[in-house]
Amino acid sequence: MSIILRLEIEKGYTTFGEVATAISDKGGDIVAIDVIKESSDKTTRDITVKVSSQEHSEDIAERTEELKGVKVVNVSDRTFLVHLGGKIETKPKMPIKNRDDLSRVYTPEVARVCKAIEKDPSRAHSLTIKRNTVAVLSDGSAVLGLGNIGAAAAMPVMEGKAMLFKQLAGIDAFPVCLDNQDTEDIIKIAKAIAPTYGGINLEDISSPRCFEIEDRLKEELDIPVFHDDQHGTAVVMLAGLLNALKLVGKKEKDIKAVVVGIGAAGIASTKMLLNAGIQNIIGVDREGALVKGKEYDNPMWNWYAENTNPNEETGELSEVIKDADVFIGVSAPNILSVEDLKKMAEDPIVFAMANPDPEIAPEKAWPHVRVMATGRSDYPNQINNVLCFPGIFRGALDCRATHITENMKLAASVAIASAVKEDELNKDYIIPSVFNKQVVDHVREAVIKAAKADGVARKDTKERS
Ligand SMILES: NC(=O)C1=CN([C@@H]2O[C@H](COP(=O)(O)OP(=O)(O)OC[C@H]3O[C@@H](n4cnc5c(N)ncnc54)[C@H](O)[C@@H]3O)[C@@H](O)[C@H]2O)C=CC1
Ligand SMILES: CC(=O)C(=O)O
Ligand SMILES: [Mg+2]
Repeated sequence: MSIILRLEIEKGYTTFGEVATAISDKGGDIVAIDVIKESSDKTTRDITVKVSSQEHSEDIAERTEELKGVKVVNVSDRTFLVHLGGKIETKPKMPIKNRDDLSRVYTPEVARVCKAIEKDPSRAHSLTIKRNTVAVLSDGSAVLGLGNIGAAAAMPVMEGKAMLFKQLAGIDAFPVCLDNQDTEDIIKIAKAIAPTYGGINLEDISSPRCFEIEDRLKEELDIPVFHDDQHGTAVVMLAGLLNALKLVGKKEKDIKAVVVGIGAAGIASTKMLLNAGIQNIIGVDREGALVKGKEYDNPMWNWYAENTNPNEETGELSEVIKDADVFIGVSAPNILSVEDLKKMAEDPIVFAMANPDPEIAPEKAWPHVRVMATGRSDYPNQINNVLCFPGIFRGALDCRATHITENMKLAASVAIASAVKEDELNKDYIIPSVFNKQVVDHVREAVIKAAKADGVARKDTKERS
């Protein structure tokens, strides 16, 4: 994290050089210095410093204030600063300059448009924001890896997703955080708000409720409903894995993969791995490996146990990780140890995707693995659903798809993977960057093609924009 220290320094006591030395002696990394105010006896400066934690920041502020003539006016956390007042806004597409404009965008003229939609509801797509608008709907029950933190606390993540929809794919997305975690209520509310939107991106709803909510909404609505934590994650994970396997020269059918965290992301990822031809997959949750013959409370786990773990391996992660070629983590921080990595097969591939803190820190894993990826923005190989949801919805909205099918997801995976060219592929570049502008276009195009082939496209949009 980085902080901004606003310091008032009385001239004649301490030099700026001494302040900088004090900060770096405490392990702070100065990345910017701004002069805010200068007078004959005082200078006020904002010093941006990279720190490792809240405590580290307090330690640096304390040390700085010990210097003679130095006053810490304020310590601001840059992350909190970008959240002040929220991160998104709505903006009219045209100004309302006079009464004539007013009577057309609003009453009385707007009534004619309302009646046109009443007569032909499909005109909502052309006469309202619907065709370019997605609800980012959450109940705050499984926010990143933070758990059930509720609707209000989920907002910063959902606003972030909305920003990414807009910046990467031009889609107007709105956070819709519900103070209600009842499955039937969520389904009812989502159906009730659906007329406003061209699609619904379900986000951070815990399993197993997320499966029923998504399945029912898919069945009962005619706009695409996509649970990002399941499918967005699975699509990007598979894209990364296809490239990583190419790099280490292993074939899907020959490998052993261990998936940890058999929730929303883990189950969807496993389904995609199975579809990609990976046969030996072992799912591990808090109680160890899921295995046939055991009766689980979670119905999805019964499905999981039936369809995976062909060799019926049992035990903890530290046991079943033996000889695994691939580790996929969508569970909790720091559950994978260096000892576990040492038991894996040659050229291990580790995708530690729990957010914000991965199953193992890259610094610990790097010496023992061939390919290391996390969900984070600050390390190489970011396997994060942000590579999928903007492009998949761009494609689905543009061809006015009724659903997002398995083929559309697979097409998105292949499109993401192929954004890394053969001669670029290396251990630190198995997945394109979020800022690679080609990704959204390629995913859009592939998704429209697959939607047409699957008969779910309602509009004959050109595949290439
Ligand atoms: N990189 C990415 O794009 C994404 C990462 N994630 C991350 O994956 C994690 C799970 O997300 P969801 O599937 O949405 O949550 P979820 O709540 O549906 O599933 C989490 C599962 O992990 C299991 N788990 C928790 N602690 C565990 C442990 N110590 N050992 C084994 N299993 C454990 C839980 O029992 C649960 O079954 C979160 O950290 C989330 O941030 C999720 C979606 C996308
Ligand atoms: C990236 C994301 O959606 C998550 O960690 O929940
Ligand atoms: Mg999520």
